[in-house]
Amino acid sequence: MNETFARRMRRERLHRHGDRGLLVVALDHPIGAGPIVPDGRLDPLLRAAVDNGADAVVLHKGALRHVRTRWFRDLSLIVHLSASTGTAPDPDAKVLVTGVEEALRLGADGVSVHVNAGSMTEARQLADLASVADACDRWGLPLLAMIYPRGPGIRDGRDPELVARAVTVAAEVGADLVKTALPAGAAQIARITAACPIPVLAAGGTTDGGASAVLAHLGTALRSGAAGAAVGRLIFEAPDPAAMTRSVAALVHDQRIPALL
Ligand SMILES: O=C(CO)COP(=O)(O)O
Ligand SMILES: N[C@@H](CC=O)C(=O)O
Repeated sequence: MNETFARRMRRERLHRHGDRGLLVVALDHPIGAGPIVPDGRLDPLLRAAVDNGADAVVLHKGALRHVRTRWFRDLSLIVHLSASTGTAPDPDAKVLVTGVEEALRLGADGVSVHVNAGSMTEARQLADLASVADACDRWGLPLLAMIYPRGPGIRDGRDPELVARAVTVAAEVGADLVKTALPAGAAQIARITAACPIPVLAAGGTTDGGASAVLAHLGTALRSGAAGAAVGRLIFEAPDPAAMTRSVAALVHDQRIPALL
């Protein structure tokens, strides 16, 4: 990849467990979905992440005022720059809620932006992603694009053709990493990851089908070229987030099948 020294150094530093897969614990859900922990305290989740093999965590700016700095001695911080609420007339319409310079002031090791490809406001979200990519170029900061096929005309958000197009957008705009909801089939995932010039992270997604199903999907994705996983609900909805983080880390870092499967 052609990139500046600073950007490469920071991108490599996101990995806290050598060159193996990247495990990102995503905790950017509260703006969209409301509180994700009953007492509003994210510190226990951050402790579970750092003690059990996570490389990085995704948080919104405001959350940083309420968590300890100590977790980030061994955990990279990705500040999420975009949001929408689940109660909006169009929950797919993500908007920027802060910027790259502010994320740097907050100590970010990288930033992320969410784009819903196929939504009513796709054009504006794409422009926002592109302007963030330009700012990341200026500052040498890694950019994780979260890009999903979602919108009124999208019947299946995991349709392999649509997912392949979505991750391509992220690469073309200049993101360093892309995270999406991958299809179920190993061959379909392998085609998507092979054609994408940047590392593709598998999203965890809903746990409605049970934690084992999500873990099995992540295992398939990692064996089919995914460079890591970005996982939220699977971990913070688990009865034991520490044990679940360990299971996902075993898959991501060592491709070990966890006992939970
Ligand atoms: O990266 C993510 C959200 O930004 C993944 O979260 P979920 O695992 O809950 O889908
Ligand atoms: N970026 C995610 C946030 C968590 O679910 C999304 O908007 O889907």
